[in-house]
Amino acid sequence: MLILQMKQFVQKKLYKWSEWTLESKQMYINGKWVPAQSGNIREIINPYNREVVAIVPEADREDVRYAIRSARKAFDRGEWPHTPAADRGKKLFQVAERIDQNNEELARLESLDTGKTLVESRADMEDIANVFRYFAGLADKDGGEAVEPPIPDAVSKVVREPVGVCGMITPWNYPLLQAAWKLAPALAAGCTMVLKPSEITPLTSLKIAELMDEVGFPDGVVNVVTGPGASVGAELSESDQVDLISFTGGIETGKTIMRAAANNVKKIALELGGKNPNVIFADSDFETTVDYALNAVYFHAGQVCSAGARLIVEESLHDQLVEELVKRVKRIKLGNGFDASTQMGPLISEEHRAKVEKYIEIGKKEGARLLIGGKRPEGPEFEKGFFVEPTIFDGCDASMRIVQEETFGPILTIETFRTEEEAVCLANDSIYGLAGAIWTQDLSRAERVSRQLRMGTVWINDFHPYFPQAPWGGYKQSGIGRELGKTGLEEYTEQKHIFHNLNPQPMNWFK
Ligand SMILES: NC(=O)c1ccc[n+]([C@@H]2O[C@H](COP(=O)([O-])OP(=O)(O)OC[C@H]3O[C@@H](n4cnc5c(N)ncnc54)[C@H](O)[C@@H]3O)[C@@H](O)[C@H]2O)c1
Ligand SMILES: C[N+](C)(C)CC=O
Repeated sequence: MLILQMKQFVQKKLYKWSEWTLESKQMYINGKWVPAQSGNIREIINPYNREVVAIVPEADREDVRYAIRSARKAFDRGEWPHTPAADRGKKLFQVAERIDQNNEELARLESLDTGKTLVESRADMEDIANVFRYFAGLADKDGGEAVEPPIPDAVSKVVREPVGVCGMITPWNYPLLQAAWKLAPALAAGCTMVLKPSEITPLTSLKIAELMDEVGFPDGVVNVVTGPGASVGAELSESDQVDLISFTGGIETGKTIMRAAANNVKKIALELGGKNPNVIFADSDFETTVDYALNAVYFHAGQVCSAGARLIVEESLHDQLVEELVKRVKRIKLGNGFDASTQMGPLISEEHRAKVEKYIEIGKKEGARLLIGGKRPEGPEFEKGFFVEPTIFDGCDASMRIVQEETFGPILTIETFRTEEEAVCLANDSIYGLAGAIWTQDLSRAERVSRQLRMGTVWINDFHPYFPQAPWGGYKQSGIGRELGKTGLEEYTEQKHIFHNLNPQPMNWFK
């Protein structure tokens, strides 16, 4: 990505997309819109056609330190942590309203930034508003808990308090949604924060800062700093002024952040990758299963942490299922996310496409049978975008890298099983444990297998649903902690036990 020097960084109109005019934004620190102190900027491009859609500040460690100091001051000396929880909830309801009112603009920004279809982005914005509403409602529901002390004349209670200054680092595939999963509970809990969106998709994070600014949070409570992981993200993870780091992204970055966080024993929440099994028994409803198997893996061009990239099918159903999948994959329409007929957009970047293509080569070398796809689509419409065709590899086994590693692209691998036990073994044979699905009409088998799968979410006869009321997160190397649900709020709190002696008397221990 091109980084330009521009000492006098000013807001300027840059780009028109279907009569949609974008203005480039500065970043949001201590309640003000500011450029990077260095004056550095970055061009943000549309992965469909490589056009520059915005210019944003390219922050460095100095800018983050300023943001952290602002968040620290707002936490240590500001009113937000002590604002009644019900009032914090009201503010979050107002943010949800603003998101609803700006749904279309936010969705368009997200699609411009990521290449995902507008339909997907609109759905994301609805989800995001609901996340704010959920945590708004939850903000004042935990008034603490009375504990029965084993000591006479005393009362004992356990209360929750905000954890402090939170560093939030988010990925490019669901830029605003992943930010919302952190911002909403952290605000509900009374924390202050510095959000660092992915450097290649910062637009909706900047837009939500604008909406929050309109709603009016005290200066320094919410800060959004745009810049690269190696400096801005690293500073957040290393800083001894940050109490918690909440990260969503790749496993290797997660390990780096974990090591950096050890510096001051900060709390960490990690939402990492997945290589998610989609287990299909022969008694499943064929039509629904095929339909969902495609959506599971090719939604957002496979750039989903919970993508159903490992199809594990009962041997007796294999041929029929594979034939139907190939037939339908041929019909998937690739293109511009802004076209209503587009079903799959481009990958996020040249670099990421190269990674996905490398995996296709690895799959071929490993001896997997390439049934369809495996290359770039042809035609003038696809010349500039980072497209790869939806791809299916059959004849796969657990020893292959394309089965074990997260390709984060439109690649489906197919393995077969004969027994329920074998299906469970294959599904669990992964360093990851984020999510997975089982398809069967045998209800007792569905219940049994769902309990044997070592992953944070198991879908039975479905794929992909997630919503604010249920926790989200991974077993094994898919992460630490949970977002959403009640646990998603608790992550941003510390528990405190307060013991009150109602009848203090001399103890005379050292008399
Ligand atoms: N579990 C989940 O809920 C979930 C959700 C979405 C995405 N993901 C995962 O995210 C990954 C894709 O996203 P990505 O490519 O943006 O991931 P990534 O790890 O490359 O980057 C994620 C974020 O970390 C920052 N970063 C990079 N290096 C850093 C460093 N040294 N210190 C601090 N921050 C640093 C990046 O700038 C970015 O903001 C996939 O593995 C996907 O599975 C997981
Ligand atoms: C968590 N989720 C499914 C919204 C996005 C994963 O990439």
